[in-house]
Amino acid sequence: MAFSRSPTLDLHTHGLSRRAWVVLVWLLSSLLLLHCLTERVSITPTASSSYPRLSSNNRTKDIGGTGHSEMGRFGDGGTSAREVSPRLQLRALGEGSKKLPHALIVGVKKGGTRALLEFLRVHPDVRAVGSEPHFFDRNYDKGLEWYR
Ligand SMILES: Nc1ncnc2c1ncn2[C@@H]1O[C@H](COP(=O)(O)OS(=O)(=O)O)[C@@H](OP(=O)(O)O)[C@H]1O
Repeated sequence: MAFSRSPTLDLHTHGLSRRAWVVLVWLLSSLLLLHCLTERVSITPTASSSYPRLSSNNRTKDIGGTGHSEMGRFGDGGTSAREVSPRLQLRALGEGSKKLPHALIVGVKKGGTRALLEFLRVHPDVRAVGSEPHFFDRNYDKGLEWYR
């Protein structure tokens, strides 16, 4: 007995496989989108991050009259400290969790330390200070509590 495929069945099978491809592509796209979204959420900084953002009290250091240094704080990633108000930063930290800097940039005047600081500031994990508090040359007697 000869076996011949009916054209109607062929069309039906073709339609089904086409639909299956569409569903598969849609499913994969959704998974990819979900993956991208969860990646994005996982790199968003949280209030419980182990490193603090800068408070308004933490500023660039200037040592003595002959040289100076810039202070950088290596933090929790994400949004730059410049984009978040000091009040919100403190709230995220919880008052009293201010820490000393993790790094200082030391250099003579006109040595290009500001440029180095600005380059480092671009990195999302770096919290960098703004203006200079002159802790070591003018405010040293105020102590570390003031410096934090
Ligand atoms: N990569 C590079 N090459 C050459 N020169 C550079 C570089 N980066 C910064 N600069 C120059 O350094 C000067 C600023 O240095 P500082 O940031 O240490 O200045 S300051 O002491 O805080 O005022 C400042 O010089 P002046 O413009 O003469 O003030 C900058 O132009």
